[in-house]
Amino acid sequence: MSTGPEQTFDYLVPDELVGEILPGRRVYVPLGRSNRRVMAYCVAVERKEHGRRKLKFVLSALDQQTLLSSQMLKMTQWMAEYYLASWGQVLDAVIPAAVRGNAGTREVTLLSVPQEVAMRIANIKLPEKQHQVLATLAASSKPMTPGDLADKCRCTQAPISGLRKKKLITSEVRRVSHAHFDDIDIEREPVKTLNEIQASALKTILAQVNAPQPKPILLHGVTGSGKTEVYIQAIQHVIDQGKQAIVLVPEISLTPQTKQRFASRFDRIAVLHSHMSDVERHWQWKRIASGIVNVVVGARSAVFAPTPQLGMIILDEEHDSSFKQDSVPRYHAREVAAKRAEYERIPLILGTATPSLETFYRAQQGEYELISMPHRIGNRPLPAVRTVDMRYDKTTSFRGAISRQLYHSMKRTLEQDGQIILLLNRRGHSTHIQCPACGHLVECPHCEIPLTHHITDGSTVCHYCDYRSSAPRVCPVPTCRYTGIRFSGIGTQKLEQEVKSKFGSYPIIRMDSDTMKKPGSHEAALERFRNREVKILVGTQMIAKGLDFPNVTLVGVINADTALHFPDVRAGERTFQLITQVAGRTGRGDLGGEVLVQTLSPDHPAIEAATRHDYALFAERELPFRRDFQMTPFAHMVRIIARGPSQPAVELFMQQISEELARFSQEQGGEISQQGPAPAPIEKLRGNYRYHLLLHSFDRLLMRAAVLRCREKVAVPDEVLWIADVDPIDMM
Ligand SMILES: Nc1ncnc2c1ncn2[C@@H]1O[C@H](COP(=O)(O)OP(=O)(O)OP(=O)(O)O)[C@@H](O)[C@H]1O
Ligand SMILES: [Zn+2]
Repeated sequence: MSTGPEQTFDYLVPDELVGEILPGRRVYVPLGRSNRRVMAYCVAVERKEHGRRKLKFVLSALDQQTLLSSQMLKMTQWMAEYYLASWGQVLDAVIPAAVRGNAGTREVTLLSVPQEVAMRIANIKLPEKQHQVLATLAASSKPMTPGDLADKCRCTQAPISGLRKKKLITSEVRRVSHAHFDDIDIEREPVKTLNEIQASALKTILAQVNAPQPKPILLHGVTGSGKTEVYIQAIQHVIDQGKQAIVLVPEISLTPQTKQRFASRFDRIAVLHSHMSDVERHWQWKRIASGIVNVVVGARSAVFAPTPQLGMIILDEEHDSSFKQDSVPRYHAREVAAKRAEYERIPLILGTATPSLETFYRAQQGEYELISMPHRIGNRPLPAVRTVDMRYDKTTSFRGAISRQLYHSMKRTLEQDGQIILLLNRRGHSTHIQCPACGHLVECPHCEIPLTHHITDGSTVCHYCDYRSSAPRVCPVPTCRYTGIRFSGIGTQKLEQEVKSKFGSYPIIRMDSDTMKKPGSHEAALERFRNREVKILVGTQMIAKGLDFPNVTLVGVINADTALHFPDVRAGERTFQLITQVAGRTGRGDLGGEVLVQTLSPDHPAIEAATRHDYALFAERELPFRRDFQMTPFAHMVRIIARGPSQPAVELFMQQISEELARFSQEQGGEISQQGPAPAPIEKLRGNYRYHLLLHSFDRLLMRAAVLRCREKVAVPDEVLWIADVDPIDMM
């Protein structure tokens, strides 16, 4: 059940519903003493002794089609177990609401004449109009609705009802779709001839396609090494075998460029994105389930696409954090894809230039097959990366976000008609508003997070809850009211202004979630950059991935340290990934490319490794640290977060959770270590105080049992909510 009790229940199937109630379909059942009618998923149908237990009957069937194959059912059961969610919640997440609600369909009554009646029509005595109606329907090649039949016979509903009463016409109720969407129509592109490295990668993949129990594959290829072409040719083999492929990409990469690359090579593809209407989503789901679609391209949830004969799953940019869902069930599409691939006995391909340490470690252990593509297409060199030590820049008169070195490189690039990408992972104008007289920092009243100044509408905005107010002109502290309140810290808006003031004659475009709100704006902006109308692209991490523009000869990272000092195990890993990925956007054509990375920590191992494009160096330094501190990928982690409007209540509750966990761990003689409880880095969000606790253990099942024990034993006060996040990514 999607709500209510978590366990599975047994019900009897009434004779008339045998054959209609099947695993993977929904039913209505009576629940509890009051026999409340609730919706439930049928997960198994079996014959077994029920002894003296009195079982209730299923009330009715809800679906005429099966929503989940047996492997998918198995996978959802695994998800529920692994992510500590109820099976019903998982099923609700796996089957889109649009499908459950039959969006875009309606129920119609379809009339037909039973064979036995049709054979003796001439001998049945009937009023003339009824006779005509019966003959018309019997002659029709397919069932008709009452409306269509009345139209055709130019009569009212009366004779039809008469015939139905006499049981000469049978009726059935069916759902039909009234939606239709056009297939994507894109110009074809020819197949590329693979280079030697690509060909060898393809060979390794195909060996897994044909293996009885294929291993997942890590395709570790530097930026611009031609991974996409390898995916495409691997998919072609799968289609040739009459099977389907799923390609998962980060939400932000679901750009027309990605769509285009697959649509120009394959017929019958379905692109699943978040702007789809319910009607379209349902329609696409049915197309996929019917087997007509060869390739499904989509973000995280496309891992649940109901392909009838899945042959391969590809996860591009496997390190991307958008593959983790941050609401129940808190699954990671990479782990779910691995399970689905295991159950369906198909290969999973994880592609990236910067593998997550989880995936890399599994490849090192031989659990995953490793394919390396260490060179770019056409043997183009990776771009030279230089760091700019911003600590020394203070002594010069140069103020603002762009250092002298970066300024000169930009100038030279523009003079040579190259294009530039500038990355700054903070939107807005000023990221801090502080009073220099009394020190007061202007924060969100609900989140205790510094408000960011946005100049377009003169507002200050909380980037967590979207609280807005107008920017203060004086210090808001009543006893202070100092007029020189200071706006500092640089966001993309301020950077855009600075670029305009320095390079005013060159067209620039800014891409962040403020400027990219309207559907289609992403496409439009990238198109203007692609056709070189725009010379400078400024943006947040949304511009760091996947873009393939040969004329980009300079990439500038304005502040490499934005993510470096977060209290997060993956701070270094994220920084390494971001710099490597954005650096990879240049030097993709014959013109070469260079990268300037501005930082206050040029010696930080993650930044140093990124400037050398040296993943191995990064992993070699990071892994021992993770091992010593019992962190992922060596140990399992669960993050517990509690929140509520009363800070003492939340704090006390977390203390109790922590004690229960410690007691349990001791009782079981197992080892679960705890970090915290402590206030979460975001201490207050939308009016709620937040505390968190990080659990580590080598024993996943023990940790799972510990969390279940807390759910059972620790009383949760009113207004406190708590969750357990398995394999957490977000540590804020
Ligand atoms: N065999 C080939 N012959 C010629 N060009 C190719 C070949 N394979 C790929 N390319 C081209 O090389 C460029 C880089 O390839 P692609 O974008 O697939 O790399 P990638 O590894 O996915 O890069 P990133 O990780 O940076 O997104 C593309 O423009 C692509 O069309
Ligand atoms: Zn807020």
